[in-house]
Amino acid sequence: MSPTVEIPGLSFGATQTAVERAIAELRSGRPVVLEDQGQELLAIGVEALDANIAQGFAAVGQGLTRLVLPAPRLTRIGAPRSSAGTIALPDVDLARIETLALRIDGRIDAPVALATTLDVAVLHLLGFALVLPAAIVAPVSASALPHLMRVTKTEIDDFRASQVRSLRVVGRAPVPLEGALDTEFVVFRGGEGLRDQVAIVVGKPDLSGPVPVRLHSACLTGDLFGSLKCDCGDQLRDTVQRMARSSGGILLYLDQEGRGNGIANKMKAYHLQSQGFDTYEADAALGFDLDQRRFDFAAEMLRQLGVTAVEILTNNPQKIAALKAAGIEVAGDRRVLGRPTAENVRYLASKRDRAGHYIDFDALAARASD
Ligand SMILES: Nc1nc2c(ncn2[C@@H]2O[C@H](COP(=O)(O)OP(=O)(O)OP(=O)(O)O)[C@@H](O)[C@H]2O)c(=O)[nH]1
Ligand SMILES: [Zn+2]
Repeated sequence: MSPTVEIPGLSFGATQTAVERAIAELRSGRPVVLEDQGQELLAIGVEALDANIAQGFAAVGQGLTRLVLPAPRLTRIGAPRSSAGTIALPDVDLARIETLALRIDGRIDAPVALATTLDVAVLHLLGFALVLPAAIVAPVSASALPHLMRVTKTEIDDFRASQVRSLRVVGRAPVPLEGALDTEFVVFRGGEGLRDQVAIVVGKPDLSGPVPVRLHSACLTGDLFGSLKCDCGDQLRDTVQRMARSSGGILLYLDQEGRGNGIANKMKAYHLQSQGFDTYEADAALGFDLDQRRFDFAAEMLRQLGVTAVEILTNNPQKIAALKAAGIEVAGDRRVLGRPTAENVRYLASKRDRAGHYIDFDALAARASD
């Protein structure tokens, strides 16, 4: 191999590129190798496993292949845990993996050990890749499988920490909206998973005082198709129109479909909801915590737009706390009422009861009869 030459302008951070490529590999259903202090771990998302790959893991793992599951999934299948755990899987038995990782009536049938820090890093990578957080891992010897994408635990940790810093504006233009003619879309690249995040600046808000702001997580079903299962579409359009009618404001449209789980996992959760689970029980059965989202990069978007203080429009106390923690002054908070439907009332009640959202059903009922 020729020696590595650092060329100014072309020597990109190895951290960023390795992690981004590892994410792409996992999304494509291929395994990656994680490294930490001389240890190497071959890893793949459970959903990508087929008989061929299982055979490969059995050969390489030599009896040491394991399944890594997050705490909510372990709890669901009968082994209550507060952190991720791992189960020995020497035979890489596909039917057993399906039962433990995917089946809703799965039950634990073997001891659960504490996941290693490298195991946890695998779950973080799967989270970035928006695939189900369940992994098959096997120790590999140094320099085995040289054709696979390799990434270190430090690179993954740095990637998680650097997401806020990498944010920049990549495009902006006026987009007149129904009920809000003077509106500009400002697209940022970066933040969560390096996806595109959009700030919708309605009117000309006065940036010298608290600016009306909403952080709105994407909801394809509700925002675009008017799904009756949630209140997102109403909240979105009502907020923009309220801002347009008053002194303007900024809505951040965040690429965080399914509370950060991705649309595929949200549909898996909806499938479980159709069988009687509530919104949080369904996510937990799949292995997700209450909420995957982070909002620190949203604070950075606001800063780059010149906002230092906000009046936030939300029912979600975590959004308020996250903005404050990220150094934005929250001068006030106002509620955003959607419309109650027979299909979303349980969802709204769960958000109030399980996640402490400020949802006033009397106000909603009054609104419904407007
Ligand atoms: N995982 C999961 N996500 C859902 C479900 N229903 C809606 N979502 C997602 O939940 C998120 C709702 O985001 P927001 O509208 O910002 O709502 P919020 O966190 O309730 O906060 P406020 O609306 O500001 O009070 C969106 O990303 C939706 O896609 C569900 O049943 N499961
Ligand atoms: Zn929704």
